[in-house]
Amino acid sequence: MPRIGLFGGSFDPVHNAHLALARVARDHLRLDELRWVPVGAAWQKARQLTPAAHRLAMVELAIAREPGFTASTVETDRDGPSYMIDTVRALQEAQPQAHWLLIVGQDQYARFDTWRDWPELLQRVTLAVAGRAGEAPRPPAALAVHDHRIESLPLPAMTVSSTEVRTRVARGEPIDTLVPPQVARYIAQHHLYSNP
Ligand SMILES: Nc1ncnc2c1ncn2[C@@H]1O[C@H](COP(=O)(O)OP(=O)(O)OP(=O)(O)O)[C@@H](O)[C@H]1O
Ligand SMILES: O=C(O)c1ccc[n+]([C@@H]2O[C@H](COP(=O)([O-])O)[C@@H](O)[C@H]2O)c1
Repeated sequence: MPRIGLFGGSFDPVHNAHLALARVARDHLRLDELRWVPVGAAWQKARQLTPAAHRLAMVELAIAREPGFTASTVETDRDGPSYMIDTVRALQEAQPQAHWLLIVGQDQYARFDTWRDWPELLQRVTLAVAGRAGEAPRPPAALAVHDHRIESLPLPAMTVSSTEVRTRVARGEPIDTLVPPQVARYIAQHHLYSNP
């Protein structure tokens, strides 16, 4: 039974903590494939995201040489708000024999009970959560009473965020310690994030 990890995000842009998290997940969970899923429309985010084609292109550049990593357009090809439950239902229908693991950072785990149809999602996937270094992930109260499978990912604390990358670019500051070089080049070539 193939073990497939799903890693959803805005990836606006993809950064080094995303890559570190994905590598830890692939290795720790012994995944056959880790599928990156850039969000189409992030319904819980107020800001307008960069067009999907750019976010996807940056993910593809970042993962090009990484064994087992793939990028999916399942959400960017779909109209309307991106609900992970729709993605998981569709993928499981296409590959019912696989074991699916959903990778999230602690911030998303803490608000998991705001996700669309989250109890069904818990039944369909194993959650893999990157807690803070040395600390078990803390579930929101609603999840604590639901039986669910969870794996804890040993990711050392990393403070980088896409917000920080966008802010630094807008200020004309270097981002080479925050994103892979090929992503930094793409951002410069396409004049992304020059206005915050
Ligand atoms: N520094 C980090 N450490 C651990 N997990 C992270 C980190 N940054 C992002 N993640 C996780 O990666 C996934 C995708 O995150 P996302 O694309 O929203 O990046 P972000 O840096 O949080 O973006 P933004 O700053 O625009 O909100 C989420 O599950 C999030 O929890
Ligand atoms: O399915 C939902 O209702 C839902 C609500 C909030 C976030 N998510 C997913 O969580 C992932 C990370 O989201 P974000 O906003 O931190 O980039 C991304 O794949 C989103 O689609 C999903």
